[in-house]
Amino acid sequence: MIEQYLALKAEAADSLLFFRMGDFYEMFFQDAVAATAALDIALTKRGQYMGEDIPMCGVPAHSHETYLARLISKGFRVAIAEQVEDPAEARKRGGKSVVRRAVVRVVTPGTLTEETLLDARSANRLAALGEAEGRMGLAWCDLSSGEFMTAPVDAALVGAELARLRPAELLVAEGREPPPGHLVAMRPRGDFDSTAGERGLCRRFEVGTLEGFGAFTRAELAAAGALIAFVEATQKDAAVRLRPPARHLPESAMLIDAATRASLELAETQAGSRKGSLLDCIDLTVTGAGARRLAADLAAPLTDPDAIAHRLDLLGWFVGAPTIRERVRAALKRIADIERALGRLSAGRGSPRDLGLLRDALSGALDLKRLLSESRLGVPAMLAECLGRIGPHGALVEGLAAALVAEPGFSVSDGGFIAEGFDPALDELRGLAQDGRRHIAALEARYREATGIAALKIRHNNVLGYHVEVAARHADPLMAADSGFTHRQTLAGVVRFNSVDLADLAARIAEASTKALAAETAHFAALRETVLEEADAAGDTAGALARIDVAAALAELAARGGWVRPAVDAGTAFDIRGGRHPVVEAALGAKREAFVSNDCDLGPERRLWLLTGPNMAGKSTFLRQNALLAVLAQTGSFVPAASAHIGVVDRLFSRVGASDNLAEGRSTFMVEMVETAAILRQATPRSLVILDEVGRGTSTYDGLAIAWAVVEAVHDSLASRCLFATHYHELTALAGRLSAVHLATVKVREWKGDLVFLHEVIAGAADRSYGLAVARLAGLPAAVTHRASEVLTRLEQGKAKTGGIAAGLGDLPLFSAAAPATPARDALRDALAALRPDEMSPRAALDTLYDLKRLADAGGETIS
Ligand SMILES: Nc1ncnc2c1ncn2[C@@H]1O[C@H](COP(=O)(O)OP(=O)(O)OP(=O)(O)O)[C@@H](O)[C@H]1O
Repeated sequence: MIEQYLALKAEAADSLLFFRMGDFYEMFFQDAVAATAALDIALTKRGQYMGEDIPMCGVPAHSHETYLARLISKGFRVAIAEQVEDPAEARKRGGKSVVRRAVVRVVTPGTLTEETLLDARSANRLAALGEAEGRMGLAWCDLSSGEFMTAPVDAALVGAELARLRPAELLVAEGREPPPGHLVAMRPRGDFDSTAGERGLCRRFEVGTLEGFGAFTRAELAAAGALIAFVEATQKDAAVRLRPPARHLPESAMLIDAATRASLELAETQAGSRKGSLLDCIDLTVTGAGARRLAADLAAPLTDPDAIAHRLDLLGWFVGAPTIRERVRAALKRIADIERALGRLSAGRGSPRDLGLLRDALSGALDLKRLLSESRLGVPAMLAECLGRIGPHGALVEGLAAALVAEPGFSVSDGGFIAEGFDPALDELRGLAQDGRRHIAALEARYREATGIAALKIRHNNVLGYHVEVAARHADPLMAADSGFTHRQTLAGVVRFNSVDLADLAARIAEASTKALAAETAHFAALRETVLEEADAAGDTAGALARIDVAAALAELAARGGWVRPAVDAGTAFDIRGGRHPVVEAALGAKREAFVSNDCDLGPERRLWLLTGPNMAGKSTFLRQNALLAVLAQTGSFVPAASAHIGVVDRLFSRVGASDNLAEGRSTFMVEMVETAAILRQATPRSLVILDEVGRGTSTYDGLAIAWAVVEAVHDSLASRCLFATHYHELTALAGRLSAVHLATVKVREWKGDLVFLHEVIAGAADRSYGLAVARLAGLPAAVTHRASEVLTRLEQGKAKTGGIAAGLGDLPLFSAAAPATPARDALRDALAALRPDEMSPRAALDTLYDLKRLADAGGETIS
């Protein structure tokens, strides 16, 4: 057996091997050691291998999913080796034959489909990064829902795309540097071959060409091919369902890189929890599929104003129809997760309960369609389109309704899920089994009478099957050779017997039950087939329901919070009146009225705001709130503001000064500079840039100098809309030099020596920094704050004499990053440019080659 184990383990070298032995999955050797540590279970031994004890541990098969979940969440992959023949078959081959086993599936974080292993409200994506023709491509899928997408991606933006997708597992070709921050599986380079990938896709989707699905780049095909190869390698024979691949075009979504997502806490907080994120704050969806749709929408705000308007129209319709909204949400709440049920069924892990879920969910979808179609309010285009995607599932629903009992169970092998009247033959078998049980009751009565033992019982257990049981004190007469009973077992207080009649009856019952179960199993397989034939249409229905759920939920949110519809167009306006920070406002709870709303106008002549003000005044809140409003508006949501007019933001950047952000590995200042560099390279005049105290992670002079230069670069070269919060008051001098800089500050008032934060953003610069007042507020000992004010007075006296640290910056020439440097000319380049290859003889060409080589060796003689 150990040979068989080692052979299977070799097949699944990068996974823990769950080796099925009877009612347990056993692990051996290093796997056992690793699993006991991860699961906190006992490590034992079993036999020896090459003179050494074999470490072993095991988990019960019936509860193995719990253990699987823990191992997967710790980043393990688990290969499941099942017994693939009956032990009786093995015995037929000879006394010592080992039952055949095979790895039937490799469970990895990116390929889960089990309800118990997944979060209903989050997608579980497997992604692959491909490269071909010097370009990169991504492919990703979610086996639990059948989603399958690809996207071309710029090498510099791979991190941003992956931050959007948040894959549970990322496939990368061996030899390539894996992108940081993801759970990576290194896969053979051959898997990433684009031609093989194309062939694999054509085979899987049974088409001659992929043209009908989209114009994929070679790099996308390479990634998609690796993805399919991995799915097939881990799922073995299970025909998991994937939809044909669709392309995502990165320019159709607002580009938001990983650092910006983290800083804005879009899907999770910086501490890593969903609670407290924007997504958590706005998610009022009532279905798992709706929650996943909203998460995907928020991760990829749109850039096409028309597409955004469509979503807003749908949302607006629900805002204006509160009664329908309530009914729709109540109806959706009762509709189960169609995609995930389909995912389980197609992966071969579905149950009768999944068929029941689909029956109810699809019929619920049809009811909802009727409800909405009957609405007398004209429906917006997107709702009409959604309704068009629902159904028709009438026949399937009827078929399932006729076949299944009201609440089918979790397991095919328990039977009892096919409704009475659906299959007369099955009813007859069940009748026989039922009859048998009636006969047993009659037999029991007869035996009681014949033996005179009133307490005689016929019982059933898994070891003996049906048997007669009497108390020990009544057993003697039944022990007699001619009693008609055969002794089976004596326990402390009871004795058990068999009889010919009982054995006969039991055999009849068993046969009928086995046949009935076989019939039910066959029905399950047939029903599953029928459902899967309609999987794509059911998937469309699920997609439409998710979209309706998202719109109704966002409408509910807008109605509860008094949010308004933003005007989104192709211009570069950014005019928010009375904007609020959705998460900070929500966190105030009952005191939400206390949140101070603020305006923000980044029109062309004031597109860069320099925001000063004391700590704790609300600068960061103001900055982030405006970024979040742009994200929400382009997601197609209403926004917490009195009004909002936003020209589509193509790329959004948000950076927080070093000391607010703890990163590992690199110094915080280094991280800040790397991220600032990325903004300066990537932002465009359509971008929105949020910079919060950039430059504060280093010495005052360096920090001010960097902040100064960054403001100039954003203003002159990038011309992006920008909010820049800073403690360097010296920067406000830039307002006089840069035409589109607008100064703003957050109002505070000192009252009886205490600082009162008013959180109101007004035009102008802070008169001073109030650092000491905040320190006092924070409870710094009086001796320290007193001493600090002495030092401050001295510093300020020195500043008065020298003109402060920014003295002399007034006459610094303007920033010139935009002016292209005159390229240096060099003799080698000139000589090459003068060549006319078509007019040269081979001899002349060779001579010229020598001349050029001489010129190069002489150093190229740069002429500037
Ligand atoms: N507009 C507002 N209305 C009500 N409360 C607010 C508002 N803005 C901010 N606050 C409150 O003030 C606190 C401090 O805000 P914030 O972190 O934005 O200040 P800051 O000026 O960026 O401070 P620092 O410079 O120390 O980072 C927030 O936690 C929030 O509770």
